[in-house]
Amino acid sequence: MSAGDAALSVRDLQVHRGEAHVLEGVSFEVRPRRVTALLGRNGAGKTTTLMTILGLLEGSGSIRLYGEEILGVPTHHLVRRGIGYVPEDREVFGTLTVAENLRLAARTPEATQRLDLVHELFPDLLRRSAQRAGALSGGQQQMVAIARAILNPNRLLLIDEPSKGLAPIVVGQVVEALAKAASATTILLVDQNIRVAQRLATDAIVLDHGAVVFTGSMEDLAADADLTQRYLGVAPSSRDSNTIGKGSAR
Ligand SMILES: Nc1ncnc2c1ncn2[C@@H]1O[C@H](COP(=O)(O)OP(=O)(O)OP(=O)(O)O)[C@@H](O)[C@H]1O
Repeated sequence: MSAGDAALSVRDLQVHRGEAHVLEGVSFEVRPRRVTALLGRNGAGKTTTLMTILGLLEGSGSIRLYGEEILGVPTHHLVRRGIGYVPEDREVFGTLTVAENLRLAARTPEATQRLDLVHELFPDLLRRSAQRAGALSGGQQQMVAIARAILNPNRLLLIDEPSKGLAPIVVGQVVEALAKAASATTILLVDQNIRVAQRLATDAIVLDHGAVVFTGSMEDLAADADLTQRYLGVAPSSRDSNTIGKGSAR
């Protein structure tokens, strides 16, 4: 795939945070209509990468959205250009109903028309329209957050740790919701849970200490026990350990 065909093309991205040189020349591509997993141990630079794509951190290099340079473009412009974001902490409005949460997220008249699509994908949310979002379970709140993001016709959705802090049974529901979202858009997914990544992603990028150490298919990554052990601290097929290790690879 040439860089021009990519939904997102990141080239030689360098980011400093305080004294630290956090991203040291990160390059990767996200293919359209795919789920790409961005993996790596704690502190590898995943959130920094997402924040820089979103225009929340400064960096040098290049970030192209469907061929257009977006590095340095203010966040509110990026949102208008079709980048959606589901943050780690979900950020639903707890005192508002599910329906109100969705209505507030709609940026354009087109988004209002997409409510039907959202309700088709998430019938549970239609049933819970009148309930206060704050009274929903963590998994249901995550569904509201995902539904809000796909309500707008985003060209790229960045999703940060959607399974974090959720019980295994709820993670299953969130994976289902994300699979539905994936049918409607292109996704770059950060998750500490490699099983979640394996169930959703076709492509994978692994970061270690601010540098890319693997890009390729999720299948190839999962089959490489040495790589997953070295950079993720986990064997993907192991039954008792499915969360990326908290230690450092070095
Ligand atoms: N505000 C900050 N100021 C300085 N350094 C920071 C700041 N935030 C993060 N860092 C450093 O940047 C590096 C990358 O952090 P980042 O949060 O991007 O990693 P991550 O892969 O998302 O890990 P996690 O899974 O823990 O969120 C870490 O070494 C971290 O200590």
